[in-house]
Amino acid sequence: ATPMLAQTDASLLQPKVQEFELSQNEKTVAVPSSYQLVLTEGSCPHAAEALKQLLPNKQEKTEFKIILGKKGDKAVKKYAKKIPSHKEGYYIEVDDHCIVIAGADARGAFYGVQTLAQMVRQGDLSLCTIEDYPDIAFRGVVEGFYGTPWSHEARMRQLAFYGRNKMNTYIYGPKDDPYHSSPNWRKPYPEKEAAQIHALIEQAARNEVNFVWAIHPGKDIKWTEADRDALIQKFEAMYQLGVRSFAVFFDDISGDGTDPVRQAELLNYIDTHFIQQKHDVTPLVMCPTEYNKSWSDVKGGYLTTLGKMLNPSIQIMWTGDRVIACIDKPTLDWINPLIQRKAYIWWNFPVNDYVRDHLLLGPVYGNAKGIQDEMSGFVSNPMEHAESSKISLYSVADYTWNLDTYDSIQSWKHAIQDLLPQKAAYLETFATHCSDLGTNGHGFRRDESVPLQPMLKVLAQDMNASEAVDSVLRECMRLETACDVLLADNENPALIHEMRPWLKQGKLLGEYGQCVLQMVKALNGKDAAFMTYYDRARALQTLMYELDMTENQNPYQPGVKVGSLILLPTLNQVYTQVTSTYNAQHKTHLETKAEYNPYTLTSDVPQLKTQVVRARHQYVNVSPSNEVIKWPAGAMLQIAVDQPVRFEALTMDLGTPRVASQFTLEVSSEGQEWKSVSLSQAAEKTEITASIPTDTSLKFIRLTNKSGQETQVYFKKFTLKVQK
Ligand SMILES: CCCCCN1[C@H](CO)[C@@H](O)[C@@H](O)[C@@H]1CC(=O)NC
Repeated sequence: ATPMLAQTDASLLQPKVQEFELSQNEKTVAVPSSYQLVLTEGSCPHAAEALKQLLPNKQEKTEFKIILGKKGDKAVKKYAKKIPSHKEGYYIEVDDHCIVIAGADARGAFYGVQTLAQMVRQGDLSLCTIEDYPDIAFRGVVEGFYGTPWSHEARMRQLAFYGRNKMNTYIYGPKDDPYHSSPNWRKPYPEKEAAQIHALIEQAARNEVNFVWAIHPGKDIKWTEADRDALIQKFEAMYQLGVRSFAVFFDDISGDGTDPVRQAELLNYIDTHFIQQKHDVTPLVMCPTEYNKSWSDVKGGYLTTLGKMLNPSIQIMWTGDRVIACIDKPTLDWINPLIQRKAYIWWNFPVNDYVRDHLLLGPVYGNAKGIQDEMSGFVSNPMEHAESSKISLYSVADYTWNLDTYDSIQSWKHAIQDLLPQKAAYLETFATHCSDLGTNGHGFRRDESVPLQPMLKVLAQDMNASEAVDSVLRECMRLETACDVLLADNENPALIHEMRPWLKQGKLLGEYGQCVLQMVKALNGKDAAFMTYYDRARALQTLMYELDMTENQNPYQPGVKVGSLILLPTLNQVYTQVTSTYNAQHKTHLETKAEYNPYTLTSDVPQLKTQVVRARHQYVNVSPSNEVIKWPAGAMLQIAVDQPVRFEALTMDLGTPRVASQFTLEVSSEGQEWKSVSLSQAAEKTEITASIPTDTSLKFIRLTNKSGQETQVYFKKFTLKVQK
């Protein structure tokens, strides 16, 4: 095992080749208060600027020297052989009167300064040498989510964060920016937006980040010279703004835009007549329509057509075996031969635009080691919550720099330490219980409350196990405390602003857990004590439900979920058990149901079977999906309700005109006799409505594809209105 740096937690640095020649007595040197800077003028401007920000006191006549440069500079000639040959690599040498930072190129020198900055943040510098370089060529973030695009300020902070963490790629592609996608991809940005993009490009350069501007023309592109030239003109306009990296996305579209031959011809034209014409532009990146294995039809030839036709330098993005999936060797062994190049991974995590009631703050895990040579890039699609995404992004930076030494828990702790240094312990407690996605159409889940899982399991089996009761009680106190401290924190206001609804929910959950466990401890004690905890537990259930019904009410997955994988379900189970036990002992009829959702969805449409149905006041909603739904012939979607209700109306939107006739809507009061209800859909409209007779109360309603064949529709809205 490589000797670790005495002062510096080497795993924090993720260096590749750790040749720390620690001197026998593990000597260290104090961070120089002033130093003489030796560099070749103008050679590595961003590295020099970063060094100046890190150690401002440059003076001529001082004994300590810092030598900064890149391969070929006279300043680092003496160290040329030690500099890694990999692009963006660097060599660092620290001895007691000199620090050398020598990059394979200017960006490598900049990264060397970032590593020095991490060492400085750790305190005294250990005498050492480091040779280091990135595993993957393009590393970073694709702002590609549905939802509110990041603000200008958030992006400026992101780019500085990428610089510090050696991420060299930021792909600008917010789905809901009308100038990135339809209808205005052909139009130049208005003055204000153009100025902001220019500012971002300058910030990216300072942080050695490629600002990749992506265009998403596929929804309405025509395969004409006019549209081809319109796209080139838009790229030219962006080039004038300073963009030197470009991407074309063809994801999440249907219709003519999906033709691979046309896509390839257009991309090769752009490559030949634009990208190759400029000598300072990185290789073109494209996102295919078939961007994951589960959506691919290999025999249909889409991927192989791109693989065969696309100029070799064009990068092809890939999300893995599914839309949301971790990346492993089988994934890459499948796709790379088809596209005849190394996939450029678009990793759909921590994006949460399909589970917007969940904040994804847990560790980044599940991607394989040893596959660095099978990928040309790896960019993360984050949450619309920019600051909260930094926990995952910090770890994506660790992983993509050095796959084989990556440790997901270690990295997650460092990420939290980096994001909120003063309150890291509290943020860690909160994030521990705020990581799973809940059930979702993609079936992607994350672990949650891991350190507490053993005790939660014991408690679920025996609510009187005193050790489990006490340790879960302590954790609930820690959760409540952490949420209070974070809610009042002003170290990173933007982060707290994003997390506020979830912090409030986490506080309620912590308090609820304490009440439930106090009910267990009070079971054989004074009834008054038990009843007080019972009353408060019930009150907290209501407060949690109301917070879930009132905050973060987006049209997709409204609400605020915390601890939804096992902490809350276990506490609810204990609540039910302890209340039932109390009822049996005291012949009382206290309410034993903890979380009450009277509605149940069942469906034999594969992509709908895990959709969530929830009541919000007078409406019952099935969460929509962004995907194209393949609805088999005869398949149905059914909503059932515990107690009979009078439904007044159904409003649906399957994103498709003239489709109502393919479906029947039926209602039943007990599930045997079914009455059909007529569906109406105006011409050329996608919305479908039905008015439901309220003469009888109902317990079932179902929608069936009766067309006799599979139909492809969207699933944008399914809302039942209940009579007051
Ligand atoms: C319509 C299919 C779902 C969208 C798939 N993913 C993300 C997850 O929701 C979403 O952010 C969207 O931008 C992205 C599309 C995508 O994965 N492209 C390679």
